[in-house]
Amino acid sequence: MKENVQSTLGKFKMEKSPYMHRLRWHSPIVKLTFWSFVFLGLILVFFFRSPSTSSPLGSDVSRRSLSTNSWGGPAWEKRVRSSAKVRSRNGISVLVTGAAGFVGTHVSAALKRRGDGVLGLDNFNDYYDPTLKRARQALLERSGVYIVEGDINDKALLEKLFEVVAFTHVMHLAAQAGVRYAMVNPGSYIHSNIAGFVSLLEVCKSANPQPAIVWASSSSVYGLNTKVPFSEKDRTDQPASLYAATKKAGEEIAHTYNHIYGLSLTGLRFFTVYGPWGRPDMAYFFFTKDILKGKSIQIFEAANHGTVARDFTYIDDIVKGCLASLDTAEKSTGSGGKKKGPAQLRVFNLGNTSPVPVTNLVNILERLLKVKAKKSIMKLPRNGDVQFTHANISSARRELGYKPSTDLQTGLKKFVKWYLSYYGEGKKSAK
Ligand SMILES: O=C(O)[C@H]1O[C@H](OP(=O)(O)OP(=O)(O)OC[C@H]2O[C@@H](n3ccc(=O)[nH]c3=O)[C@H](O)[C@@H]2O)[C@H](O)[C@@H](O)[C@H]1O
Repeated sequence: MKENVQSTLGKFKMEKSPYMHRLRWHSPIVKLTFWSFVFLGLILVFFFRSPSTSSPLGSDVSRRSLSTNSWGGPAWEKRVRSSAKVRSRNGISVLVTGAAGFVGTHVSAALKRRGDGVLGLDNFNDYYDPTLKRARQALLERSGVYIVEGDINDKALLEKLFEVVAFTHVMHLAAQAGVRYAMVNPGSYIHSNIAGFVSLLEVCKSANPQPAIVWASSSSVYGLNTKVPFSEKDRTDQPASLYAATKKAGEEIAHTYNHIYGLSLTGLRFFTVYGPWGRPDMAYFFFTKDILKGKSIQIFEAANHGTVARDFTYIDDIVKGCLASLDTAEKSTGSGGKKKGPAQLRVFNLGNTSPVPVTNLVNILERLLKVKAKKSIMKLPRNGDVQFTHANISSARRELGYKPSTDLQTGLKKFVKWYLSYYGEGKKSAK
């Protein structure tokens, strides 16, 4: 066989076409054909090497995504259906994006506990330690929640999910979080918080029936606003970080999709959410890690020794706010990409209403950990941080029955207990 191939090639090489003499390089036809092939080749190379997300930031983002993106097939569809199956009377069927994230895990577990159908979606990127995300995934798996591995920018995947399940609701929590990281990787904020959100809304608007959407905005949209406590009616046109700007953009985008397509949209402005299974990039989390390791921590202070404070909000209170938002969300009014009438559009602050100085947060941690922190005081860096946050929650209280009930001391006690059991003696160490 090998011989045959070789001899054929040899034979072909040896043979000369009768036209060979006439078709020389300097002939215009040969030149034209040659350059046409080169041009076509370049187009093909460009086409196949472009990331499918067609984002100018695609390569950076795909480096961070550890997703295998394998989906589809009868067994996969069966798993998706089973996870999204409603098991209680009047239950809802929810697609939770960012389900392996901190808030996403807690919300998914709570929905599943009360018999709702829940399907997770997460790209498992490495913004922070993905093993923590995998541990959350394992936790959800045990309660019957399946997390599909994929990106919200993958429109084909989203369409497939809506083809397999007629979701009544979407809890959209997938996002690039963190205020300070926006100066390190600005592109990831555009990719997830803007392009990803639009990709999701595009699919939701065409879905039949259209789902109602509840999504995570942020307290950071208040930016340089100095009027306290922050009310939903206050100005939000002075973001202090790109993160805040992308969340603010999300609120405007939500308005557009509500206006044009009749999508029911509720944005939740979360105020510094903390608790067990939290995010390692947040101060309360890495302060705990560093205090235990005997490493120095930096505490920010504003000009003239001004106090920096946050309206820290415990995860269980946030979960209640999320579920109440889903339960009070009205149906979207459009179908097949066409608006049929006005639809609900809401924004709520979900905070704790009692700001605590960061120095107090550290004092509480010292007491709970029984270790004295090595502290250095630093001027609040000009990298997106604001001096304080304070939520006015009267609107959420009135419309959602939202009533936060966990103070920082109580919430941190639960966090530290979890932290020590998760990272404690002989177990994994926080990265
Ligand atoms: O409400 C939100 O919408 C946002 O909340 C969270 O942002 P922040 O409120 O900034 O939380 P976080 O970083 O934990 O800093 C806490 C405090 O510690 C101070 N801080 C921070 C770091 C440090 O080294 N020293 C320090 O004093 C710092 O100045 C601050 O006062 C989410 O991360 C964000 O994704 C978004 O959801």
